[in-house]
Amino acid sequence: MSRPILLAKDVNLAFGGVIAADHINFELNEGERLAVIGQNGAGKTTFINICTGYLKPTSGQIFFNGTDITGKTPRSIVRLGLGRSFQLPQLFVEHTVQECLEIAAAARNGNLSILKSLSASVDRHEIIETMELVGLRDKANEIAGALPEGHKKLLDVAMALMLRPKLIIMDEPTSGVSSEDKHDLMALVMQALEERKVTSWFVEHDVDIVSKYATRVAAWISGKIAADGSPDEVLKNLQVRKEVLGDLTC
Ligand SMILES: Nc1ncnc2c1ncn2[C@@H]1O[C@H](COP(=O)(O)OP(=O)(O)OP(=O)(O)O)[C@@H](O)[C@H]1O
Repeated sequence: MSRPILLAKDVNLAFGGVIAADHINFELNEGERLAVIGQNGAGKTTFINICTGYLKPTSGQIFFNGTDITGKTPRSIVRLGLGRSFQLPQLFVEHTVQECLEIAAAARNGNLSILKSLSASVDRHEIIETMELVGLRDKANEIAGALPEGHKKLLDVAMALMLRPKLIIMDEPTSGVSSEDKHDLMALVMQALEERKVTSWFVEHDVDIVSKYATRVAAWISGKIAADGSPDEVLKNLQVRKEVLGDLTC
């Protein structure tokens, strides 16, 4: 039986006169793969920032796994098991793929110290297994900053996985990746998340990706959730077709 892993209760946030989160009530259940769609500026990233502690809502509450996380720091929210990957991957660009994962593992274990050798303080099996999971095993010794965009995205997700999250929120995991490579990237990411039993939520503009990989879709319009349901239902919704997907025939 699924239960809410994330719950938002009447969440609001304005930047001056811009209402970026407008009375958002939202529930995400364990095991769901949610795609969030919406035009630029609709408030998708703002809501992610609120849920992950990067922004504090003006009012309202966020619960993760039953714990009120409203206003908690990003670091403490990650420690509770809510991971995140970014539109622009946040990597240790001068380090190798393997070292990036070692740093993430050491940070999780509280072992990040200049006095300790990184590779000595982390579980080597876990690092190798995670690189294999996202298809980066043969890139272990490559410098993160020099990887192609798709591999950077995979590494960002792999680093989030090292923190052993229960939920991972991915802000545009396929942005900057060619349309030919997007499907391979999402297939790898989704398979990895499934294997680790991680609930997921991703922001995506490509309708084919949304239809193929999401079990549920939420459409954001002007800081509000305008439609929420199965991919088929939401992608056929007239307001979504007109205002989110730019379908001029509606
Ligand atoms: N730090 C900020 N200061 C002022 N205004 C902001 C800030 N962050 C976001 N906004 C505004 O809030 C609104 C929602 O922005 P947000 O980035 O959440 O949209 P989005 O749906 O994620 O867009 P995109 O698809 O372009 O990333 C926009 O009008 C944006 O300009």
